Parts: sequence; structure tokens; C-alpha cells
Amino acid sequence: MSVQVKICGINHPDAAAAALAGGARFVGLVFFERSPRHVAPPLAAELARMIPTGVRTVGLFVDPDNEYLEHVVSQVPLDLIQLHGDESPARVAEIKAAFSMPVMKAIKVSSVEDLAAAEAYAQVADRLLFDAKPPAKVTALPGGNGIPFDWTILTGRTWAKPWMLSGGLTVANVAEAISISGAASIDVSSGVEDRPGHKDPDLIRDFLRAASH
Ligand SMILES: O=C(O)c1ccccc1NCC(=O)[C@H](O)[C@H](O)COP(=O)(O)O
Repeated sequence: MSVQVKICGINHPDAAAAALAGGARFVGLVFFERSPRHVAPPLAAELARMIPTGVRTVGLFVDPDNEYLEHVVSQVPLDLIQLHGDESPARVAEIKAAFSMPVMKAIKVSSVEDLAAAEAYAQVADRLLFDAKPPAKVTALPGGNGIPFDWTILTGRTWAKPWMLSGGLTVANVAEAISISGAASIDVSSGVEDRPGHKDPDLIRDFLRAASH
């Protein structure tokens, strides 16, 4: 079975085109103003209109309130809400019910102990995303930091819901990350950028090729 790839932080039509041409199955749009990948809803709607049926458009949010979620989903056709903040399992369930949309919850990992949190989220979310815990700096983003974690802690593990691997994946390490973790789906952002917030179409193409070998 081939690995499904999500290219996150798409903020330009050229990047969307490269992701689609290379066979990405998920395209992520970041709705977090502090991020260099943030897209305002009008541009996000334009990008989402490029995405064909069968490729899922994912909206990434960090501790959003319902008003902000409504502001975005009323303008941008999304298939999946990604929650990348400190949302509790109850808040995940509340968002899923309020917006009648599938939800993917990011679990921030630096050691095997952090995986315990996934059990509760697997009861309420539709998907899990294992991402590296951000650095302790106050200026650090909650994700998209290009930091890997120890993939061996995922070896042989199973959860009640489908899961993705992310955190510091690049063309150079993605095959090893898939082999060690056993991931069926993966997610990348900074590993396909030539500078923060700027996706490089060639890197997207090369990453998608490397992930499929
Ligand atoms: O990308 C961002 O700017 C971002 C901001 C706030 C929360 C999450 C964010 N990104 C998450 C992702 O793009 C990915 O899901 C994941 O963290 C992988 O990122 P990377 O390590 O850069 O490949």
C-alpha cells in the first residue's frame, strides 16, 4: 500500500499545483496568524478551489474559538479540521459536533510517555497526527518547526483511528521515517520549503517521490 502524503502550509497556487502533480492526498492550509504560512480566507478559498475530489483539503487551527472556525469554514471548503493547539478531548468532540466535520488532532511528542495522550483523543477524533513537541521558546510555533522525534517509539504501535507522522520530515529522511514508524500517512511542511513559509515546487516533487519508494 502506498503512503499517503499531506503537504501542509500551502499558501501559493504554484505549491498547490506541485502537490497535486506529485500525488499528495492531503493539502493543508494554515489558519494561524503568527505563522509564516498563514492564509487569509479569500486566498485559502482560491487554493481550495484548485483541489480535486479525492484530495482532502485540511484546515489547520490552533485553539480556535467557534467564531473563528465559522469565519473560515463559511468561506473555505474544507474536508478536515486539524487541531494543533492544546485542545482537550472534550473540545475536540465539541468542534466535531458543532461543525459536523471530521477532525484530526495533533499529539505533540518528544518521548514515549507523550503517546499516552493519544488514547483519549482516539476516542473523539477521526485521525491522529504525531508531531514533534515544539521547542520551549515562547516564540516557537506550535508546529511546523522542522524538528523530528524518535520514530522508534511508534514502531509496532496501533491506535483506534488512522494516524499520520510529521515533524522534521525531508527528502533525505522520509523513507527511513516510514520504515521505522510504520506510518501509512505522513505530513510535511518546512522540509519542502526553501525559506520559512515559502514552499519550493521542486522540493515538493522530490519529497513526494521519496515518500513513494
Ligand atoms: O506550519 C505552521 O506554521 C504551523 C503553525 C502552527 C501550528 C502548526 C503548524 N504546522 C504544523 C504542520 O505543518 C505539520 O502538521 C507538522 O507540524 C510538520 O511540520 P514540519 O516539521 O515543518 O514538517
